[in-house]
Amino acid sequence: MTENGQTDVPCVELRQVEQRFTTRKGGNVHALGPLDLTLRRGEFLSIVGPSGCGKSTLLDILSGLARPAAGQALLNGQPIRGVPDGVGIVFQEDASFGWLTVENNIAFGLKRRGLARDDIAARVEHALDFMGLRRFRTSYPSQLSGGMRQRVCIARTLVMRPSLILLDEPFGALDQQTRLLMGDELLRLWRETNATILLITHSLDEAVMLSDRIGVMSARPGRLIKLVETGWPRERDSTVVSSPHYGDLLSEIWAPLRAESNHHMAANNA
Ligand SMILES: Nc1ncnc2c1ncn2[C@@H]1O[C@H](COP(=O)(O)OP(=O)(O)OP(=O)(O)O)[C@@H](O)[C@H]1O
Repeated sequence: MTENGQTDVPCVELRQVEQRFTTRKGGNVHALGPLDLTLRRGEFLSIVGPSGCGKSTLLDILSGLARPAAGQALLNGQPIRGVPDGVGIVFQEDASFGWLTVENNIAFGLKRRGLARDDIAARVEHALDFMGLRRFRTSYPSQLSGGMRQRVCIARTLVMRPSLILLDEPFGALDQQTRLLMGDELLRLWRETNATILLITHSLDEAVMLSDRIGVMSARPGRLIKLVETGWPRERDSTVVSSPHYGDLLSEIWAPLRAESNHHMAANNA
């Protein structure tokens, strides 16, 4: 294991992965790839890219919700088929269950998995503490702020003890201040669980602040055009935004992204 907790063991390997869709009118959309990417076990990797470049499509493949049209997607050396065990997903939209209390939201997946009652109770208690939700355990999502609801969704994923966490714009609907604080929470969670994290985000700040590495995607069909190593230590938080290195990293990912976004806009206007 390296100083910052990463290993060289691949967790996810994408080899020449491509995705295509057929539209209702019978057209063909080349949404993704060919894309190669290796996610190391224990690392925090973010993906940024122009709108519509295939980020969510990529996540669907990783989470087993879709099979690639070409290439190979491997998790721990095995092809991804169906939603794999040990993978947790957090989406942008509020996915809390409105008819369940906070504690029952958190326990939902554990009950479905048929865990023993004591085990469920212990995991829920830990998650309530860990995510600062104890006071709200009997509240319903409608009684909580957007940030708190997203905490519930993260807690619900966390209790399943995933070794790979996929996050699709999890803080997209939150204000900037809450995003920064949730970023700190996410870093703490990552450190304490030793999970591997893949974060899809539109926010360059979020990507730079949180990640070990940042992948920049091209306009559709999304390919990986740049991988940037941030060099942050494992013990870090949102205060890295005031590091002199921070601006350099932002520029490093913005330059290729700007070119790709311009390319995307020009193609749309043609
Ligand atoms: N089921 C589908 N049928 C046809 N086209 C699709 C389908 N799903 C996605 N697409 C198209 O594939 C491309 C990639 O979509 P995707 O949602 O993965 O992009 P994205 O990078 O996540 O977008 P955004 O940044 O706007 O969230 C888009 O052009 C989209 O319209």
